[in-house]
Amino acid sequence: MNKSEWTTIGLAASTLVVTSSVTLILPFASGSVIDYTIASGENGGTSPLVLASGLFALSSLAGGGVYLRTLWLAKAGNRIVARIKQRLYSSILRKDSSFLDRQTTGDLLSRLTSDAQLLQGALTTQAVAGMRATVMSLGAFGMLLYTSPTLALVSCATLPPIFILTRHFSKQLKTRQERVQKLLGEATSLAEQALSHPTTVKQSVAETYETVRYRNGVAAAHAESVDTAHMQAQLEAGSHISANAAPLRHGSITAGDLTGFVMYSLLMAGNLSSMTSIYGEVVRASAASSRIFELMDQSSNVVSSKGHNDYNTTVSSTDPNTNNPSQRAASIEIENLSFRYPSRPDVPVINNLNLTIPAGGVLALVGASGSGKSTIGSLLTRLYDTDDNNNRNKDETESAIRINGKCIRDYDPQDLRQMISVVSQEPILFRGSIRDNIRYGVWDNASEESIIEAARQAYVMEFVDDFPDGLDTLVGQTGMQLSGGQRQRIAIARMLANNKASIYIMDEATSALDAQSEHYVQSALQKIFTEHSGKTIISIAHRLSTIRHATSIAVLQKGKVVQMGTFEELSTQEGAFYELMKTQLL
Ligand SMILES: Nc1ncnc2c1ncn2[C@@H]1O[C@H](COP(=O)(O)OP(=O)(O)OP(=O)(O)O)[C@@H](O)[C@H]1O
Repeated sequence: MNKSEWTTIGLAASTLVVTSSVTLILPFASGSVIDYTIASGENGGTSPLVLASGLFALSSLAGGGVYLRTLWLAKAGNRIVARIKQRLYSSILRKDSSFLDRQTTGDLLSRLTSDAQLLQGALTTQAVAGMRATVMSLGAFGMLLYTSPTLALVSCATLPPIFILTRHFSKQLKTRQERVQKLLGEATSLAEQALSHPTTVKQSVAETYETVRYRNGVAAAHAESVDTAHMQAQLEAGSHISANAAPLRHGSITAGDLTGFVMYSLLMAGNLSSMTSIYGEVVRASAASSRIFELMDQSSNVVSSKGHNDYNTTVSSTDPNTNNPSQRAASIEIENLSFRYPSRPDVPVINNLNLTIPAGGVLALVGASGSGKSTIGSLLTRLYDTDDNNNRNKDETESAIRINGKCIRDYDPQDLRQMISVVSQEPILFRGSIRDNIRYGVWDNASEESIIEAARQAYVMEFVDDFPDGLDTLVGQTGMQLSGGQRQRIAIARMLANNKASIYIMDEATSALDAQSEHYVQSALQKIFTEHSGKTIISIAHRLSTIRHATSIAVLQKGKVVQMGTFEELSTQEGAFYELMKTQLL
């Protein structure tokens, strides 16, 4: 990931030649000044005036070097981290739903922000400091050898304790830092949850409860962080004491050399001790990077039979079924389908289900809450593959979902999802204009006319015309707040704008819409049912008015189709549909 930055990093490293040389000359120059003074300028040393002028010129050069090194390393480090963040974000978005079900948004966000931040610190500030400290320690040691080889070798005795200390602490430091990051993720998760639903928090008068929960989460993370800092402080203090023991030794050398020697010893000690501190930071960053790369390296389970997974697929495909899907109405066959969510492997959600929808058919899927209606939509779009479930019973027969006679596993996941347009139960609007939300996912092939036409058919224009900015009105968290019915109509328009789709799945809102919205949503749905003959429609229906317009109705009970027929047939027979009508639909 940092290959393209090697030149910049190399250039930054090269500046150390200048900056470190200047710093390393200082003690030598001081020694010369002392010898010059003791000898009253007769036998040795260099005139302080000459030295001062020379050093000033060199310091200016070194200043330039410091400037360039800091700048170049910061640029390279920031670019690397930006790349890591972008890759991580992309890989999170492409993860399987079964994987994402097990993650908290806060933890994922924390990896994307605070973990990445730690890594950024290591790759920028710490990288500069580390390079400098290494060169300076080596340089100072070289100068020590030059000044007094015997004393220099005695000074080396300080190194083993530093290495032992570092080894002792680094592993524990990494484990603890991983814990800190995990706890921070949990705290972020709590905050994310409450901040995403401020209205519910307020109406439940849960501000104090949420504050205390968050405070406890943060306190736990901070307590662990202080423990980590304590450990790092012990490491730094230990190495500082060891390193500074060097100047205590002395031998028979001139006063000037002794001063130089002591200064080089201090220089080496200071740099060795700062290397330990940098090392501590790098260990903390390495804990953060483990969390980042662990997430990035996890591969996706939803793999198409073409052999590449979700992450690598491109939108284009040579498959005639997927290249021009809208030209064909799609038939759907579901055979012996059984499914349990990977997060709840003991609970069968779909139970040996069979269902056939002819191309262009309109099927209303009805059933009690939790009977598995929405799950069918998730399986059709391959958010989950049935094999995700390791606890499948041996006696369960091979299941298949086929679209146009072809198993959905043989479609590329992205091609498949483009063939199926979904309106979910709780439509989500993203930050942006209403227009952006209608063409979400079909940016390349949605013309202005098709957007307006979709908005018109979904009765979006009825309320948008009252907004001063029309379709350009901003919505989402900070934009115009829309009603449930208005959001639903935008979601329906989004579905209609996708001209590649040959299947529509509409998960009807269970929550009550106001009378006007209800009227418009129903009118839009009716129009879709009757006018969109090119599409196969699955309507997960909760309202009688929607069900009436379907060509057939499937009644689901505990993940099984228990009744199937037209509205006329089912409403006159005793059975599950009749019961459902009595208890829920009417
Ligand atoms: N991501 C998930 N992980 C684990 N279990 C889930 C998941 N989504 C749904 N379930 C469970 O699967 C069962 C069927 O849920 P599903 O959403 O398909 O029902 P539904 O018929 O659409 O209900 P409703 O009419 O209330 O929307 C429920 O018991 C639900 O708790």
